[in-house]
Amino acid sequence: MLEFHDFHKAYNGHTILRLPDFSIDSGIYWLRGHNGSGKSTFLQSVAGILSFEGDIVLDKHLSIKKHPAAYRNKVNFAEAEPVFPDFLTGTDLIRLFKSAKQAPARQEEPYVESMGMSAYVTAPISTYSSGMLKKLALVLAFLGRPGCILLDEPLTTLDADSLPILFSWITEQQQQAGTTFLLSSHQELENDMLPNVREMLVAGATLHYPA
Ligand SMILES: Nc1ncnc2c1ncn2[C@@H]1O[C@H](COP(=O)(O)OP(=O)(O)OP(=O)(O)O)[C@@H](O)[C@H]1O
Repeated sequence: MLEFHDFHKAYNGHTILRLPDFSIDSGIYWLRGHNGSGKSTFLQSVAGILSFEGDIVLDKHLSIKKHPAAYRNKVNFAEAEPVFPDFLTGTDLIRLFKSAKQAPARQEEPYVESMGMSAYVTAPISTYSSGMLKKLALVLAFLGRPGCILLDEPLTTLDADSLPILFSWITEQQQQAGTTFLLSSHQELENDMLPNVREMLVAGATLHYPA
């Protein structure tokens, strides 16, 4: 569960999002909104990458402002267009993230295998296509024991065969660990691909649950 208290994000004095008192129950949320409505700004704020006024509290006890390290340990984020040092390999980054997130041993293996990454994950990132890079960013977002996973435009550059695999990861993680997912996308979601997903609209500088 995520709670927002007097949340306000502005750029150069221009309000992008204002959430005086808002909460998101555990579940899977599909964030929709026009270009420039504030979806990425919202996700980056929740991830702790952008500064903002107010507070965000995860699972009733972890405040991003009062417990920044513990909060970030529980909130994982995959950016829309991931950028990683290109001299590192996927395996290097997985090792780094596992260490930072205190991930269980071999946690990445089913993800790497199911997404067909085994043949290239040991190669330098400079050799990856955009879809291969996207898959790596998604694997990294599942490492550790996250209470919340934020995926900005997770579907872009993924091939059609990879979508059901990603959706099965999301469904299993939500059911087994109760992890909350916030996904942003321009694409229409076919309901049967991701059961129990709820839509959320970013519009008018705030969030809405559609009626
Ligand atoms: N670093 C920045 N400085 C100033 N304004 C910014 C900055 N980043 C984003 N904005 C503005 O904030 C608003 C929200 O941008 P944001 O990227 O969050 O939208 P979005 O909903 O993710 O858009 P898209 O669907 O096009 O990816 C836009 O008006 C944008 O111009």
